[in-house]
Amino acid sequence: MSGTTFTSPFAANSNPFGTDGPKLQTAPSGQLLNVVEEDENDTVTSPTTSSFDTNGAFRVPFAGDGSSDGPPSSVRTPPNPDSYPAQYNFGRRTSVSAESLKPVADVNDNWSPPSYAKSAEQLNRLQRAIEGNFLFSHLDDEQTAQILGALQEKPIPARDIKVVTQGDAGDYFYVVEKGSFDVHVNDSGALQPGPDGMGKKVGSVQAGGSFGELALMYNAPRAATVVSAEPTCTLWALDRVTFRRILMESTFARRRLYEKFLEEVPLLASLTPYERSKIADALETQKFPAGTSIIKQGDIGRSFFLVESGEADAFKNDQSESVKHYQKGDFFGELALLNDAPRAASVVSATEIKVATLGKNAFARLLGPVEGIMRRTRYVGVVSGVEDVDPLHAP
Ligand SMILES: Nc1ncnc2c1ncn2[C@@H]1O[C@@H]2COP(=O)(O)O[C@H]2[C@H]1O
Repeated sequence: MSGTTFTSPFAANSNPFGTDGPKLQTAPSGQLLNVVEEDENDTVTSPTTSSFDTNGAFRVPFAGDGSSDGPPSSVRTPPNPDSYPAQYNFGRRTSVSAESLKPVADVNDNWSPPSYAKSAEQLNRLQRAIEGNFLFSHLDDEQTAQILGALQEKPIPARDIKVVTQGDAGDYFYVVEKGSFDVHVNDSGALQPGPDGMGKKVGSVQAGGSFGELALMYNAPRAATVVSAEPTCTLWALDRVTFRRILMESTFARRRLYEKFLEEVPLLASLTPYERSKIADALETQKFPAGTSIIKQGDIGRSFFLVESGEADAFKNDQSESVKHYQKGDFFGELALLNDAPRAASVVSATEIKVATLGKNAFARLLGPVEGIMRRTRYVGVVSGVEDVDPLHAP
């Protein structure tokens, strides 16, 4: 082990999927254990196989091109042990020994990712599909090329096709190029027979989004059932080995970096752990010395800010009196994004400050559920929130 103490992004012994997810077993301790995957070549249900479950209505004629994906387990080494959460070894597909994990970089490791030929048109679509996805944004050029090669196009030709089934083993990670998908969770931890067997709808994934990472990251059963919500959808599928070897470390690193902080941000308290994970994927840290203008009144708004540490003040119209003070856990920069208006005030760091920023698109996509809370924030001299509009006299 590397000697660093790993802090799980989720509380020790907690279920990473929140209370709605499957009932995962608890690790005997928070310590990292060597995880030996039992069988990398076992048969998995996926939309790429002919047995793929289509809600019972019909069988989708997918080619079986996913079955030989991935190298044999003999050439695999586990990823960086620091990337494992405390409950990593909960999955039913794993067996555990008490040895420490080997470091990821094994010089004798001759693994290389699969590469599927693509036309220029496919490559173009694929690049557009992943460009807004934060899970891909921290890869270097070689990793990006490997991922582009390893992704396989999966047309989903009807509504209500179950791409991922809650309780199943994880085989692929999916990026949505076209269409949308609904996410359902059954409290029993697995899909059940009958009309309500998928459980309640907990969210949806749109073009540019992705799903199916949790089971691969945690070696756990699928946490949700994901079904197509439109008649013509297009997915790109990444096999679990390539996901784990190339994408997983940076995903874990970012979730680990921000999740504890995000749990303590009052604005985000009503979100589920999964919604906070998606925000963690998208955040970037910026540091400023005391006295820096982080936002200038009148500018176009491009980012939203959460204060990680330090303090700042908002000033209006070049006046020296602060109209609002910010400290750890507070947010600013939302008004211009919510109202598509120029920055309504300047924000200047009062001390050295560390802020986590979210770009405009991610803000719109990820903070929708707390828009009402943001709009209820009152500001001196700003007509901004819903409460400022008199419904009786609204235009
Ligand atoms: N609220 C949610 N809880 C669990 N999984 C979710 C949720 N919303 C979306 N998902 C996605 O649904 C996927 C189901 O398969 P996984 O568990 O591999 O990964 C899961 C997530 O990518």
